[in-house]
Amino acid sequence: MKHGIYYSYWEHEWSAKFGPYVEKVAKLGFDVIEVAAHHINEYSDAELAEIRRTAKDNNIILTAGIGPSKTKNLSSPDIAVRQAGKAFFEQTLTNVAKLDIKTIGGALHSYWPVDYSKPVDKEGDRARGVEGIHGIADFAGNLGINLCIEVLNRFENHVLNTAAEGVAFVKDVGKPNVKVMLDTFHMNIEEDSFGEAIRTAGPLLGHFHTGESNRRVPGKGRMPWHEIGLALRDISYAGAVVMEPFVKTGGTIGSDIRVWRDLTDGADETKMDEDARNALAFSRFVLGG
Ligand SMILES: O=C(CO)[C@@H](O)[C@H](O)[C@H](O)CO
Ligand SMILES: [Mn+2]
Repeated sequence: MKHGIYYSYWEHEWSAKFGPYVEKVAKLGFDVIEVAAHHINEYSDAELAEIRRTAKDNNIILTAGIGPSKTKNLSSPDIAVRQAGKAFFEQTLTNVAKLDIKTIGGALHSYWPVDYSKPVDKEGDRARGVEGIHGIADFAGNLGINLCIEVLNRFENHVLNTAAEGVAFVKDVGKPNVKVMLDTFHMNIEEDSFGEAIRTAGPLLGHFHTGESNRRVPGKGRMPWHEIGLALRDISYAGAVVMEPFVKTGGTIGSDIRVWRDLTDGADETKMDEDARNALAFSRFVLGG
């Protein structure tokens, strides 16, 4: 098991450059940095090559996260949007591969966060989502990339809210590089049992996000970490465990994630770093790896 952190912990915009964070997370002792793929198509080849080299020099593995926008929604009822989504993913995956990234996770099958002011068609969106992911799976597979479909809570997405729904979706897609992704923050809202949900995903679990119920770093709240660690060991999970703390207000990240108060008690960057380092030690102890 490898341990990582999403660099957006320190940022306010998904568009923030992730290059400078590779060395920082290495110094903090992480194995993995997760980067936002939303704006990767704006990076030059030279920039991507430099980031890849820095990661290699620092023994850091990169993973990618993405919440596709409404205009790139693979499950949209509008065929032009689905086509734009496919083209966007092909370009994004091509660039993601330039960083030697093997895992991309998020609401790849849909869009995020969902606009609930419009009526919801769960069945139709799910069916188009299965088709959309099926349609990009081989493209990703040829680049050596796993597509990890994130199960989200009801307030952020309607298509997949539980591990069981995630597994059924991934089985319907039926491609070896399409996996389920779970996140303790969402599981805390939707699952009856953390352990059962992880066991339900079993060998199909491809990526795992961690965070407390208020998205503080692991170890600062009341998540049943022992139960989660036991279940991950039970299924012999060997993928990445990436903490995804969102604790600062402001910017598009603060508003998409609905962070309306400072969850750091005014921490400066040094204190934020120390919290991440302590959360890593806690995660290695309680989850393994
Ligand atoms: O858990 C979440 C959102 O609540 C994230 O994983 C998100 O979908 C993606 O990472 C955005 O970049
Ligand atoms: Mn997540």
